[in-house]
Amino acid sequence: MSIYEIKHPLIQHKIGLMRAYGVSSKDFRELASEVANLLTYEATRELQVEDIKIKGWAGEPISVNQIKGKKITVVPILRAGLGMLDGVLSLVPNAKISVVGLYRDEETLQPVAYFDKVVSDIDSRIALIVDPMLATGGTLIATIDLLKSKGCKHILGLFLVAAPEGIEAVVKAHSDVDIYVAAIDDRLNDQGYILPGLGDAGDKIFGTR
Ligand SMILES: O=P(O)(O)OC[C@H]1O[C@H](OP(=O)(O)OP(=O)(O)O)[C@H](O)[C@@H]1O
Ligand SMILES: O=c1cc[nH]c(=O)[nH]1
Ligand SMILES: [Mg+2]
Repeated sequence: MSIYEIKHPLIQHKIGLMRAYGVSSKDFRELASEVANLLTYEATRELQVEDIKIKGWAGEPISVNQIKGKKITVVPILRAGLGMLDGVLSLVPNAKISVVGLYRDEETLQPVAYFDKVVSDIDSRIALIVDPMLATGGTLIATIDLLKSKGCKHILGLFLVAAPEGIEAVVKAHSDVDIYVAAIDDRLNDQGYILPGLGDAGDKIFGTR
């Protein structure tokens, strides 16, 4: 497993804007999508390409690169993961989407599963899990368990903010999954929120509470 904290100036700037007290849902949503887009650019760096021959603009045969190998399924974790979906799909528009619904019980902090609809050929695709927050890691571990139980062998995760405690838990449970994150923050508070963090990402994206 590798953890990539993407310290690009644009990403750091945008995450900084998202942390502000009173940030509007509109701004939070737009920024979540933009950072997701930049994380996707980084996470797809290792995709393989192959040479193919096409007829070029002058009518002569030329070689160009095309992505080869496994195709992608994007896996947004409901709800908050939906806020990253557009940003990912704008770079991989042909990806299929596998939706997983989990919420974190506010008392126990344990993930509660309530929905899943995963593409039928997930065993031959790269799964790109998207969720703004990786806090205790319980939600991500449950999602990876689910995807693996359906035959998925190649899994990456994209997150806006992660806590060290959550990363450690995921590394222990699933050492074969790569994580791309915009910011690894300091710690969790007593309610399981990441500090300094973003607050409740789902509530900010959907305007609830
Ligand atoms: O690492 P964990 O401790 O499991 O916490 C992270 C999860 O908590 C949040 O979802 P939430 O339960 O708030 O659901 P929501 O997206 O519907 O708001 C977040 O979007 C992650 O899915
Ligand atoms: O800080 C956190 C932790 C879990 N879920 C969130 O939305 N934010
Ligand atoms: Mg939430």
